[in-house]
Amino acid sequence: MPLEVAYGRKPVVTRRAADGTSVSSASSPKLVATMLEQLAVQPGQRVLEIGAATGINAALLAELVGPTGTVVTIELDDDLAASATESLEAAGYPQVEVIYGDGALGHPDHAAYDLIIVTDMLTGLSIEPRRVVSLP
Ligand SMILES: C[S@@+](CC[C@H](N)C(=O)[O-])C[C@H]1O[C@@H](n2cnc3c(N)ncnc32)[C@H](O)[C@@H]1O
Repeated sequence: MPLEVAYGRKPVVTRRAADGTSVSSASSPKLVATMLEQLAVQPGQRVLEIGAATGINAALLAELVGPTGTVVTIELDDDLAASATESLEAAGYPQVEVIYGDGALGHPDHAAYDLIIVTDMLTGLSIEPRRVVSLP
């Protein structure tokens, strides 16, 4: 993909359903930056992301938590989970744990988390958050 598209102003749709509906995308860089700013990640923290998609946000999270932190990312689509794993390894982030599954259930095996970021619309989250930040 051309870099000007990947780093442009719009989300990049990476997967469509048979009827053409978008089912996965890389969020726009501005949205990603805003979400990460609001999340205020600190080095050493344990972060759970729900919605791995391309894996780019998980890679940014890995940079922010640094070598003493942990990033776990969950993806509902098995093909996308596999490609996120490959991309993260190829980009030098093999430490990011990509889980294929429903993020609404969380991932207790790696709990507890300092922060949880949800990058898609999600209802019925089974985790009880202490503080919720949502974008307008
Ligand atoms: C906007 S994309 C996320 C962008 C992603 N963070 C990135 O860096 O490319 C939303 C993703 O969330 C996934 N998703 C939706 N519901 C989910 C759920 N309940 N559990 C896990 N992943 C989910 C979708 O399959 C889709 O790939």
